[in-house]
Amino acid sequence: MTSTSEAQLAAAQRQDAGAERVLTVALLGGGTVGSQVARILLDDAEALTARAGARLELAGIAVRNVGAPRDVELPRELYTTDAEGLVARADLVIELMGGIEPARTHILAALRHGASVVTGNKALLAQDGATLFDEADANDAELNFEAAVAGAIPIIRPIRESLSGDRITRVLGIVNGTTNFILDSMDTTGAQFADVLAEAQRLGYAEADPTADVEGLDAAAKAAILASLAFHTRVSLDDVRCEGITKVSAADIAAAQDAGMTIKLLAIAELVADGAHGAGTGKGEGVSVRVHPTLLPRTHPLAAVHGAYNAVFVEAENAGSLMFYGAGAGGAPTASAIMGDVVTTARRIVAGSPGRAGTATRVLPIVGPESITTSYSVGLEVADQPGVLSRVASVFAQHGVSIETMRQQIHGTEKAGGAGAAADKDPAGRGEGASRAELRFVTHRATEAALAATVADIKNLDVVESVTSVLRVEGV
Ligand SMILES: NC(=O)C1=CN([C@@H]2O[C@H](COP(=O)(O)OP(=O)(O)OC[C@H]3O[C@@H](n4cnc5c(N)ncnc54)[C@H](O)[C@@H]3O)[C@@H](O)[C@H]2O)C=CC1
Ligand SMILES: N[C@@H](CC=O)C(=O)O
Ligand code: NA
Repeated sequence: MTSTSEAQLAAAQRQDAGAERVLTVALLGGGTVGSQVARILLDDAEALTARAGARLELAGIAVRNVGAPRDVELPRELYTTDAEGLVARADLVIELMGGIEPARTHILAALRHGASVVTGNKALLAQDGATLFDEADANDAELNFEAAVAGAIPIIRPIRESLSGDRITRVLGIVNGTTNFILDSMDTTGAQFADVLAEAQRLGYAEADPTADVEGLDAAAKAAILASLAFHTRVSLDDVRCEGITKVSAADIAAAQDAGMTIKLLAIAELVADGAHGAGTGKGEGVSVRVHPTLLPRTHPLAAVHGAYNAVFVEAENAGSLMFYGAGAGGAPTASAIMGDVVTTARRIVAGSPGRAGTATRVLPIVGPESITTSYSVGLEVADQPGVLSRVASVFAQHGVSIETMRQQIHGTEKAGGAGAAADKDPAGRGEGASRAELRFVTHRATEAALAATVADIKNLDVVESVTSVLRVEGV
């Protein structure tokens, strides 16, 4: 039997041994996030050593151009273009280059020689996560990626660990800071899309190619990662139905405001019934993952998420609804998530007990839009003449799409009504000389196919000049 003093001595010796241990850290990328990670590693070295149980020695920062001007002042001798050499001598690699290659090759090389990896690279994880997780597990190495989804917000670890004993049924959120910043500025200041995008780039929120942000691909990559973890399956970027914000116009935002709503880019991942068995039976379940601009009532909690902030709702069978909120992008906030992973990973290296990287335990089918119903908002420019409303309304009826509300605007005069008003009334209140009216319908839940068929037939009506927008609606 070991005496207390012997146990204390052994513990003190273990602590001493840990304190002396040095982990060589390779940082790949010294841009918006990488430079902040390097700053923290150097400035907080003592505190990090105490928390990690080992000294984290930054061996170098791999960049494209060693001489490029930088916002954060760091010792010049740390910079190198030899990423491969840096990886070869590292115990822990922090990948913040972004993109698929050469990031993928460097991560695999690190894992193959038993080094652990921390990354914020959602594009790579959503495209080829399975290969990386398998390699990590095969080599008893760690692969952590908290920064990859919703920046500083702890969301990966809560889903992977805290909720691993529950059954998550839905994840819904704002997971792209750039597009939220753009939509929010358009909503609050009436700013133009291009000006706001330039500001988001200047503030370090946007991806190197901001197309990934505005076309919804960055949010789609994050949605794929969240769905994979939440439902213990494998979802890749190709499985996500994705629509960005480039078609959202100032008129859409103004119309949303008039209706007491706002437009947000939402990522939605849910377990749904696939075929004969319902979700909840464990059989016949599928996964639907989608990203699209969405109309939300201004009273909805996600409507209050401003600027580059993100928020994620998780619905779980036993926990109920949980909401995670915080900074979704930017150098320092994202570096916080990276450093959390670095300390956790270092502790596990010191303890010699790496966790499992892959969490997929089953293969769930991806469910197509035919199984999903949503409410829609449909905007039309029509000729302002008797009978137009009833002709449009009858097309909705033909396709079984029920109208919840209708609003019309004629020369600045607005009238609102319920489904009955839409179906039964002519566009009363026409101003003298008015020749066109704008109609906005909100439907009850309908399938995408029914809605698409409705819109196609509406477009063919001779009284319809154009369909100005089709947006999904949540929270009504
Ligand atoms: N900026 C943000 O708010 C967030 C970024 N991320 C992710 O973090 C990663 C890094 O993002 P940022 O720091 O914003 O990017 P960045 O474009 O500011 O920096 C990239 C860095 O990697 C280096 N690099 C790129 N390709 C290289 C190559 N082939 N060889 C050597 N060096 C190379 C560049 O020289 C630069 O130092 C990306 O995966 C991004 O998606 C994740 C969450 C938030
Ligand atoms: N470009 C991304 C950065 C964080 O992931 C965003 O805008 O959210
Ligand atoms: Na995060």
